[in-house]
Parts: sequence; C-alpha cells; structure tokens
Amino acid sequence: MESGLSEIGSTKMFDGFNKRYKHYSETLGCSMTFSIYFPPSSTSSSRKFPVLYWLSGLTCTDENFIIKSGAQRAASTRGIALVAPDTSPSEPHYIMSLLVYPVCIVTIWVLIFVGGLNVEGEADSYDFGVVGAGFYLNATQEKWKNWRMYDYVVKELPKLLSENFSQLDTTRASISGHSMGGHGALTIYLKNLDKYKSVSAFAPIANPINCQWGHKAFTNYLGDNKAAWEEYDATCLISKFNNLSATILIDQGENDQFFPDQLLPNKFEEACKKVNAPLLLRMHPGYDHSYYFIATFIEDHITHHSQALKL
Ligand SMILES: N[C@@H](CCC(=O)N[C@@H](CSC=O)C(=O)NCC(=O)O)C(=O)O
Repeated sequence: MESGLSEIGSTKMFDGFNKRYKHYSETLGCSMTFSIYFPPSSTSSSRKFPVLYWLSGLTCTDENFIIKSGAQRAASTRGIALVAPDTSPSEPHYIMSLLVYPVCIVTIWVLIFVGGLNVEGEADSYDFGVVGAGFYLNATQEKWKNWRMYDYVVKELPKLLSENFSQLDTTRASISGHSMGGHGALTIYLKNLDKYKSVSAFAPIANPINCQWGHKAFTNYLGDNKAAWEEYDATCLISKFNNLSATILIDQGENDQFFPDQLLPNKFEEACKKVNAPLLLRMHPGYDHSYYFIATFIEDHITHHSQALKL
C-alpha cells in the first residue's frame, strides 16, 4: 500500500519551516502524523541536513516538542533538521474491507472508518496504550500487535524520509527524547550504534524494568518474559558495552514529580560506571518534568549532537 504522504501544516520559524505530515504506516497499520523542522536553506548550496530525531513522552503527540521546546532556534543556526514522530499508533483511518454476503454470494468492498485501533482498554489510562504511550518497542502480545513503535522509528520513518525528502541526509542522524521518549532514545541508540551518531535525554525512564510505568507497559506489551523486558531497558543494555566512545548526555530536574521513582537515572549512572561508558548526567535544582525544563537546556543538547554530527 502507498504511504499516502501528505503535508498537513507549514509554519515559518527562525527562517526555516515547521512542517507536519500524515501518512499510512504499514508497520503500525494506521495513519500517523510526524513533524519536521527544516532549517533555512542557503540557495547557493545543495547541502543536505543531518537529522535529529526527537521522541516525546507519555500523553504527547508529534506537536508537543515542536510547539513548546524552542529547539528550532538552535537547529536553525546549526543546520540540523528536527524530526518528531507521534508516540503511539493512534490515528483514525479508513480500511477497505471485503464483505461476502452469505445469501446472495455477492462480494462487496466497503470503506470502513476505524477510530483508534479498536483494542479494548487502549484509551483507559494516560500511561499505557493509544494515548501517547507506545514505549518505542515492538509488542509481542497478540492483543497489542500494532504497537511496533521501535520498528516505526528505526526502520519505516527513516526510509520514508530518505525517499521523500532529498534535503535530508538520514545517514547522519542522532536521537534524543524526554521521559518515555528518553527511554526510547537511549534504547534505540544502544541497539543501533551504526545508525545514530549520538544520544541525549531529558528525564528518561532509565530503568523501566524497575518502575511502575515500565512494569505496566512491559507486562502488557511483552508479557512475562523478563529477558524481553531487558532488551528495552537502557540500564540493562548499557551493561553489555565496554567500548562506547560518544558521551551520553542526560539532564534531570531535581524537582521532577516523577523523580526518582519512575526515572531512576542513578541506576543508569551506576551501570555506566561499571562498564566505563561516558555519561554526563546533569542534575538541575528546582526544575520539574515539564517542557519549561526542556526549553531551558535544549540548546545544550543541540550543541551536543551537532558536535557528533561534525557540524
Ligand atoms: N497526565 C500525567 C502527566 C503526563 C506527563 O507529564 N507527560 C509528560 C511526559 S511524562 C513521561 O513520559 C509530557 O511531556 N507531557 C506533555 C507536555 O506537553 O507537557 C499526570 O497527570 O501525571
């Protein structure tokens, strides 16, 4: 099936453009939205922009980061494109369905409107399911089989970008995120060191197998198989490395309402120390979990990634 990529928004900012797109995702089996900030292009150069993927947290769409972070100021200056996907399969879509009418033996094609993915319980809580809580993993449980945000972010989206946006150089990519998206950024980076030049995170869920958010999501998406849980836990994954060279940047607010119980950055720090993984964990007195915190320090993250992307 065609991706049906269409532009649904365009707003000028810092001489570049925030663009919003909709497409049908084969991986997730539904329509998805994502946003790209394109820095200003110099008319005299055909230079392609490297990409910084941003993964947002619980309850978010692709728009929270674009609207609230102010990251475009530094991205414009540095010449980095920002790509922000949605956080779970959630968009309403139409499907073609074949009906076989039993009496007349007539086959009829009908267009059926599907709101969400129609999975029982998908919208019951803010920290699980369709309301922005895909956790950037590939679910193994039949009921949640459409929840394959890991494959969507790592495979489908970069392919879609490289096929449709000649101004992007998806071979030069870095990844960052917040909270659930910080967990996504760290795990995706550690599992794909060949695809991403650097990683950073704000208040990531750094050890999900040991917190309530992680338990709820992993039990539902992955079942009882604890080995499968560890494959999506940054603290477990980092323990497997002893030759990481690029510094991992993490910012954590000390007044964060979810710190430390849901986030556990200290567990990640301990694991990094054991394998000599370079980690810069910055604790910030007074800051909470919000986008005010992210907006305050996002420029440092853009600088961190622009160095790795050699800009
Ligand atoms: N509704 C919840 C709080 C939800 C929340 O704080 N979401 C964060 C991400 S949390 C981890 O993944 C967020 O980024 N929200 C969107 C925003 O624009 O701020 C509650 O009531 O506790």
